[in-house]
Amino acid sequence: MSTTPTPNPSPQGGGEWPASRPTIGSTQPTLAISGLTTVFRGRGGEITAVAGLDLSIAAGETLALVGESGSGKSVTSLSIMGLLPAGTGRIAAGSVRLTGKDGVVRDLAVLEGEALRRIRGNDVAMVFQEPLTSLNPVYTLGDQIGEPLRVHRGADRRAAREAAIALMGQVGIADPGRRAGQYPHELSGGMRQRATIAMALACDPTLLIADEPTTALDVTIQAQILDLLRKLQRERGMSMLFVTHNLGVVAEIAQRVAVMYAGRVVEEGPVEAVFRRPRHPYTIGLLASTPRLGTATALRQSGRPLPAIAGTVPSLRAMPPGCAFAPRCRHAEAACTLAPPAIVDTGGGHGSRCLRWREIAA
Ligand SMILES: Nc1ncnc2c1ncn2[C@@H]1O[C@H](COP(=O)(O)OP(=O)(O)OP(=O)(O)O)[C@@H](O)[C@H]1O
Repeated sequence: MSTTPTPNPSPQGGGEWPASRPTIGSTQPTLAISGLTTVFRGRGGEITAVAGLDLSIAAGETLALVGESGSGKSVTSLSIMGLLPAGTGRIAAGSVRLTGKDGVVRDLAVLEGEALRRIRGNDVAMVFQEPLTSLNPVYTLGDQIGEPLRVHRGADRRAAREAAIALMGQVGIADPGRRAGQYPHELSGGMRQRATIAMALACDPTLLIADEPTTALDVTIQAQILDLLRKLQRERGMSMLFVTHNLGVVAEIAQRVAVMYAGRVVEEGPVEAVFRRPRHPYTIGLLASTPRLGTATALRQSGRPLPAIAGTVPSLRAMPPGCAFAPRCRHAEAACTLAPPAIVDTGGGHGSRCLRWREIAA
């Protein structure tokens, strides 16, 4: 089944965003985020870490969320999962609509407590940068990987352990029967990340969120984990939100990419279109010193972060009144400093939050 977005009916662009993105075989996105606004309470009052975010991921599609450190990628993931730090972080507005395995659409932004726990680890699961975030040092891998099956499906201990061993085999852990009796510290970093992937997939989620899942690993292991995630995503037809700061990884894993800057998506579209014809000066800056798509593997293997752009990301406490990127943008003009621009359809399922996208494209 192909889920690649079909070209937008108005290839010249200029229309409202989100542009309609018909997909083949499915009319309902797995994830539809609308107007998500996440705030944190601090000593100086509230800061808005994610500001009115709209994103959607079709069934079987991988969307990469990319941006500099502090742009709001992880806060977006944690907002979807309902894992914001209690007491300080909260979703102030918007909806996070997830289509579950049962076909029912639920707004995770308003679910709490037991209702949210029934979805988390079952319909949506997450793999973190550091595997030890999700692995408990005092339980065996077999027990932990089988745990979601006991919680969500009522599997007994024996059945959960057998399923865990099968899952460990599927994620490429050799000798899974023996490994299932081992503890996290007995495995290498790469094997531990495979174990967390097995645990995340135990209940066959419709959406997997992978937040920098290869960043903490060394180069050859990174490539293996990326290959594994791509393979599992295709085999299972699940949707994936892949958070990364590495453009080379985007080219390898995702069909679409959303570029975040200061809590907002500034550009979104099919990976190839965004990389070949970027429509936002921030994306152009990110791509400027990045090897061409064909050498994406070289970039990933170099482990290089996003290339530097002159200037700094604005503080969330002192956001400029207009476009957040305007102070760093050589294309900025007076209009850019008045109000935050809306994201507009630039054609072909591609959107940009830049008033001057037509001139930049030309
Ligand atoms: N617990 C928290 N309390 C207060 N502010 C927070 C908290 N967590 C994140 N933030 C703020 O939210 C903003 C977005 O952070 P986030 O971690 O989502 O960025 P990121 O794009 O994932 O960066 P990185 O690539 O470094 O992980 C940052 O300014 C950060 O300081």
